[in-house]
Amino acid sequence: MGSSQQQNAPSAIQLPIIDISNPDTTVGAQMLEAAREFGFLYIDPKGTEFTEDLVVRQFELSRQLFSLPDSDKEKCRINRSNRGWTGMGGETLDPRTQRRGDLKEAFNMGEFINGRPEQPLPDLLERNIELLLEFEASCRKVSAQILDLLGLGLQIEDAQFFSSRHTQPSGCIFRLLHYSPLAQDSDYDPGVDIRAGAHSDYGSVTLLFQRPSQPGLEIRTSDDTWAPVPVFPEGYESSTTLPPILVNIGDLLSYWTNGLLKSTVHRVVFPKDSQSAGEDRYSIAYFCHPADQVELIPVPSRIVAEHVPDQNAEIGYGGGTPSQRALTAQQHLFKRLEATYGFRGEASAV
Ligand SMILES: O=C(O)CCC(=O)C(=O)O
Ligand SMILES: [Fe+2]
Repeated sequence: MGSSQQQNAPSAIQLPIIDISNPDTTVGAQMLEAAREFGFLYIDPKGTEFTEDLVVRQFELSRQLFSLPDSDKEKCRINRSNRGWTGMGGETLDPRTQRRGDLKEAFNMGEFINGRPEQPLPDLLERNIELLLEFEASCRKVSAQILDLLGLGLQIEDAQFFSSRHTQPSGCIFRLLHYSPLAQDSDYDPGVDIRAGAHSDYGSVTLLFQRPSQPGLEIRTSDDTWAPVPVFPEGYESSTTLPPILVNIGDLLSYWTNGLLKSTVHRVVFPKDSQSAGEDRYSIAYFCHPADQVELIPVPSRIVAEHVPDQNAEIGYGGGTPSQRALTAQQHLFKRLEATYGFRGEASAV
């Protein structure tokens, strides 16, 4: 790793880096601690199926996809099931404060059934379905390992309490993202406009893959300031140039634990210097969701039962955050999608 990657801005947050290759109670306790304190942590890819080669190939495919003319991507425009392509400015993650949409485009794939997502795909993705499947399956596996470690940390008697409730159908989304460069003559103002507005994620856990020289993610800290999250955390040692996987807790795990686990608000900003603001940012997110009909009642854990929720704290942030808790995973997702895209809250065929 080059030294520039280690020189983080002074306000960058230090999040734990967790190795999940030996998933014992100590690692479970570390995972719980990070999820309670920050709602964010890094996973060392060496304990996972994510090799540098796999991640690089997936990012290259993503780059090729977003290089296609919009008219090609348009054919797979996002549908009411939250699958497909959304163009630049098509999504507004923080409708209360943003004056215009996020300067990003994204391609969402729903859960894979019999080796593929159930939705129309551009030919480029059809031709690379094996790669997509490998990446998605690895995301699913890591997410289940994280959920089991959180269960271990919470001392839930059924060690697979969370992961066994992550069956299909669900709102899981494997998402490719592209943030375009800010052209000199753009009428976007990096002081006001944003690459991805402030929000919390809607599901249980999110995995985020980033590229070495494309920072931008910030999290809202407990003292109400924005802290950059470096792509490479300080002290991260690796024999490859593969960044660690950034993991965050979503609203549903926060509901499930009565607010004990934090669904932390985050956003993506333009780099401060104009030169890097003129560069693309690519990221890949895997939003893991429990089965649609899972009820979001607090899990059977002594630690959760003993937690006294802060009466003023609301779970989740961004469009569609309900004033009252949602009953099921699916109800929560519909509310949030309705607010960010203006979808009506109903399931529909792909
Ligand atoms: O692209 C990123 O770095 C973060 C994206 C994100 O937070 C989201 O899509 O929920
Ligand atoms: Fe997010």
